[in-house]
Amino acid sequence: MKVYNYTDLSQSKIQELCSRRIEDDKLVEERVADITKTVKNDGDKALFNFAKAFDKVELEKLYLDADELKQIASSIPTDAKKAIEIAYQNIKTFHQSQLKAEEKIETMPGVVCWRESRAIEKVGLYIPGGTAVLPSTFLMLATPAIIAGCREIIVCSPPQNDGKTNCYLAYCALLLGIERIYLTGGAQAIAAMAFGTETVPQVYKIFGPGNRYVTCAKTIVQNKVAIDMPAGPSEVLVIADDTANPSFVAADLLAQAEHGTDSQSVLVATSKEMIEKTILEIENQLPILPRKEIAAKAIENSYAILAENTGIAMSFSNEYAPEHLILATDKFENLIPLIINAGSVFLGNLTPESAGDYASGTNHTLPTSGFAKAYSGVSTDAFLKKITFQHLSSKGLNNIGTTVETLASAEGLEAHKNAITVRLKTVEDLM
Ligand SMILES: NC(=O)c1ccc[n+]([C@@H]2O[C@H](COP(=O)([O-])OP(=O)(O)OC[C@H]3O[C@@H](n4cnc5c(N)ncnc54)[C@H](O)[C@@H]3O)[C@@H](O)[C@H]2O)c1
Ligand SMILES: N[C@H](CO)Cc1c[nH]c[nH+]1
Ligand SMILES: [Zn+2]
Repeated sequence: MKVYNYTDLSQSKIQELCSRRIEDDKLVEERVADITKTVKNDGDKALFNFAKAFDKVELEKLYLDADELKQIASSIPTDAKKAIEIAYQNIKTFHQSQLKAEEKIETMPGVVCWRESRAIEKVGLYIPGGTAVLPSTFLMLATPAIIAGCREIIVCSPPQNDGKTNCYLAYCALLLGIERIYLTGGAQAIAAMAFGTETVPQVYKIFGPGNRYVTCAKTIVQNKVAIDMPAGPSEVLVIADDTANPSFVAADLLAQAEHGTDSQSVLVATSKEMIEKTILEIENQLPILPRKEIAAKAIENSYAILAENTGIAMSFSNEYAPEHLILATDKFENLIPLIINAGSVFLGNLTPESAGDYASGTNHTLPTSGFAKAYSGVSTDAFLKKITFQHLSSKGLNNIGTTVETLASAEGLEAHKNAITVRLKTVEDLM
């Protein structure tokens, strides 16, 4: 892990440290463009071929139905079943609390405006399953989709070696009442949901995280479907002061590093000692991790910054706009108002990011690559559209009429003006 002193960093070096570009990004873009085009043209045939090429499995069919899911789910260990149920309840409670009816507002006497929510009818959920199958993502995406009332929920996840999925994902399907999982992953799954194939239905909005192929595909198909956000390789930025525990900080950095070699784990600390102790702790904890090679590579690509104080640390963090921000300090309260860009924030020394990844209730599908500057993470709202309504009474028409007529004339749009004028005449005749 490279270490920088913030005071030595030029503006261009800060930009470079905040950039998530990787050398072969162009190559990934070209490959993904090719995959999406092939799926658009060849449909199911392409999905079978890509499963063979990338997932090393010859599929007989492209989905698991309710009976097959039930059978696979039956082997789930009791403790895992219980943990999934508790996580599901917390996620449900938090996402249900986001449903709020809005007030009707009278902007002028007789002019009433309001918004109503309607669920997006057809949504596609992508559940990662390349280096690790993520049932937690299934809960994070399907729970708000169900709460919002989405009518058709399509779920895609890469097939595993046996041409199926694992018992955890299958159990989530049972719990959530999802009756089918499509066995397709990567860019091809995103293209399938965007264009539709003989087997995979086309949807209106695609949700879910994934590796660079998945994320790139989501950005490519955006002219055809809506997407939640670019939610690519995981990242965390930890701000640590002298109240932080280096062992906890190291554990949090490694947690995101084990997702993939292209994950980023950034430490911004207010003392040299904290950085040194954390690096030592990383060296201690790394060897016992089953995914140590992956985590080691991600840590190697990450860095630590020595900042004069937490205020400066926070300004770097706002520029970096991390997916996850951990404030490893007892004095987090004063820092909260300074946070401008972050996907999800973890406060204090006893709040590990893993809690949010799995079970506290917040959503773990979050913007990466600096997109936290403009996007929010997945929420119940993301599965809803807000439709505006308005009603004008005769009093309302009289009150607003001249304003609209004048503005329409100013824009040279006389037909717009006339839509008011013809009505005003009727209202005046009645009065
Ligand atoms: N931002 C978030 O909210 C969030 C949440 C959870 C996970 N994640 C990230 O999701 C990612 C999951 O990645 P994963 O790889 O384990 O699973 P994945 O399901 O995203 O990708 C697996 C698929 O990638 C495709 N693929 C792999 N190598 C390829 C290649 N060389 N060419 C073309 N396609 C290829 C294959 O089709 C494979 O099925 C991780 O990077 C993790 O950090 C992000
Ligand atoms: N940290 C991931 C989001 O970047 C979510 C996750 C799922 N499982 C474990 N972690
Ligand atoms: Zn994680």
